[in-house]
Amino acid sequence: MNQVAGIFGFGTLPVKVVNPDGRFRVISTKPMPGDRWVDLLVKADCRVEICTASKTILSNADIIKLIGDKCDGVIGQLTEDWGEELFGALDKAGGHAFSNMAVGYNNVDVPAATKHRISVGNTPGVLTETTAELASALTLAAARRVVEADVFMRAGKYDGWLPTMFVGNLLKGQTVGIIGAGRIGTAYARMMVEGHKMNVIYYDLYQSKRLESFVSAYGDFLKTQGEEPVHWRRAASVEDVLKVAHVVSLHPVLDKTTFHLMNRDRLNLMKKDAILINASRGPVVDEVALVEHLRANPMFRAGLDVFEDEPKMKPGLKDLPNVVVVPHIASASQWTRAGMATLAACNVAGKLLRYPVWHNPNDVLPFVDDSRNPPPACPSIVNAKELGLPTLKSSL
Ligand SMILES: NC(=O)C1=CN([C@@H]2O[C@H](COP(=O)(O)OP(=O)(O)OC[C@H]3O[C@@H](n4cnc5c(N)ncnc54)[C@H](O)[C@@H]3O)[C@@H](O)[C@H]2O)C=CC1
Ligand SMILES: O=C(O)C(=O)CO
Repeated sequence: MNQVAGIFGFGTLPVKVVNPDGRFRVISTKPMPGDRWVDLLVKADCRVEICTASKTILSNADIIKLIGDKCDGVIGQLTEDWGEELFGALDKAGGHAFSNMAVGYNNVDVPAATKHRISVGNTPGVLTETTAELASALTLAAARRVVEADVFMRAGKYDGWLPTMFVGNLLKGQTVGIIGAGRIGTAYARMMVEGHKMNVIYYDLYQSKRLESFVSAYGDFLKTQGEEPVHWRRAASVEDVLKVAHVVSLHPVLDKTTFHLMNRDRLNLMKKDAILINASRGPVVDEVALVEHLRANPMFRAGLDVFEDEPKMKPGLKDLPNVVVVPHIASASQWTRAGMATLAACNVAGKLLRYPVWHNPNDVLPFVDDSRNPPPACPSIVNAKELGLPTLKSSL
C-alpha cells in the first residue's frame, strides 16, 4: 500500500490517510479488502482517507463530518442512506463522484445525485458467481437440512442412524424457479441446472436468451449421454413460477415493483414442501408473512442472506428450525470483495480524471486484472446518461 500518513480523528471518527499530498480528496467510509483500490486512487493523484471507526453503520451526521468542507469523491457502503442530505453535503464540498461498493444501489437516491451533478457508480459483474454460489449453498443447506442436523450433532443428540432422520428434498429432476433472471439469477440457474439437472422456470421483465440457450444446449448434451434432458420455460407471471417450482430463488433489483414481491398470498401459492431462497434484498420478501408461513408449514424451508430490517430479523424468525439465515455474505469471497473495491475506486478516480464510461458493465474483468493497468474509464455509472457522460466505445 502507498504512503500512509497516519491516523487522524474527524470529531470522534478515526481516519487513515494515504498519500496526504494528493490533489483530489477521496473518502472511503470503510476499509475495504485488497490494496489495488488504494493504489489506483493514489495513482490518480488522490489523497485517500479511510474511515476506520469501529461502529458498523455510519450515520448521515458521521458521513457529513467525514466529507467536511472539501471533498472530491466518496466510496460508500450499502448500509448508508445516500440521498439529498449526503449528496447536498458532497456537492457543497465540491465533490462530483460517488460509488457504492455494491452492485445493488437501492440505498442511493440517484435522481438526488443527478440533481447535484454527482455520478453514481456501482460494482456489477465481479460478484455474480460468488453471490450465485452462496444462493446455491443456501439451497442445499435448506433442502438437506444441514444446519438443523449440525445443531443436533453439536448438542450430542446423535445416538445412531435412523431411516427417518433429517429427511429432506432431492433436487435432481425438480424445477427451480428464478424471479429476476439477470446476471446473478442466470448464474444461479446455471449452477442448479448443471449441478443438479433441475428444470428452469423464470420470471423477469425481459427475456433471458442467455439462460434459455444454455438450458437448451445442456438438455441436448444430456440426451447425447442417454440422460433425461432439462427444460426451461419463461413464465408470464410470478404466480406461474410459484405454483410449479420446487425451489424459488429471488434475484431482482429492489424497487417499487419488487417490494414485498413475496407476500402472504404468493407464499400460499407455493408447494407445501418448497424452498424459498433470498440473496437479493430483504424487503423483496414480507418477512412477517414468511415467519407465519414457515410456522404453519414445517416442511416449507427458506434460506435467507438478506432481511427486511437489516441487521435485525423479524420476531420469531430466529426460532424457526426450517430457515437457514446468514448475515448478508453472498458476495463475501476475497476475490470478489477486492474486485468490488477496485471497481468502486475506478468509478470515482475515473470521474475525477474525466474518463469516459466503460461500454459494458457486464464485462469488467479488465479493471480487476492485477497484471495490467485498468482501462481509462469508469466501469459502471448508473446515471451516466442523465449526466451526459461519454462512453468509451472499444474494449481496448
Ligand atoms: N446478497 C448479496 O450480497 C447481494 C445481493 N445482490 C442483489 O441482487 C440484485 C441483482 O443483481 P444482478 O443480477 O447483478 O442485477 P441485474 O440487473 O443483472 O438483474 C436484476 C434483474 O431483475 C429484473 N427485474 C427488475 N424488476 C423486476 C420485477 N419487477 N420482476 C422480476 N424481475 C425484475 C431485471 O430485469 C434484471 O434482469 C442486486 O440489485 C442486489 O440488490 C447483488 C449482489 C450481492
Ligand atoms: O453488491 C451488493 O448489492 C450487495 O448486496 C453486496 O455485495
